Amino acid sequence: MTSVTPEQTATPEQTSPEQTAATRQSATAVKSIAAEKTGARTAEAAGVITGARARIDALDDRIIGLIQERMAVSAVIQEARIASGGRRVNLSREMEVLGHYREALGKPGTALAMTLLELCRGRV
Ligand SMILES: O=C(O)C(=O)C[C@]1(C(=O)O)C=C[C@@H](O)C=C1
Repeated sequence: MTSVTPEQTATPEQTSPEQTAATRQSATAVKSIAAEKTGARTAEAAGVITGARARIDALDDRIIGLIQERMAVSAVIQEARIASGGRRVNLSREMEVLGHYREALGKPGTALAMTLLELCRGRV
């Protein structure tokens, strides 16, 4: 268990002016580091940004996991096709995939799908 020293439990009246100044200085330092890291101009905005960035990091981990799963499934298809005497690439299917992403995400969706296909089957 963490022990609490008498200094840590001091009321504002018991806190020395030096301690108060040091506390203010360190609070200012924490805020300026947060502002530097997030680009925010207020502590409140820095808090929102830090929390939302943690969610983005978690989402990115899931997206990367899904991409890796997609690559594995794609490899199963390509291996089956090649083993049967066919080609690695099936352009008509790739057009369907590109169209799917474009419908959902617009023009950048096409670029994203092209990157995914490149990851899944390498460059044509
Ligand atoms: O669906 C297929 O036939 C696949 O081989 C999968 C996939 C894909 O990753 O979506 C990969 C290569 C093909 O050129 C087309 C699509």
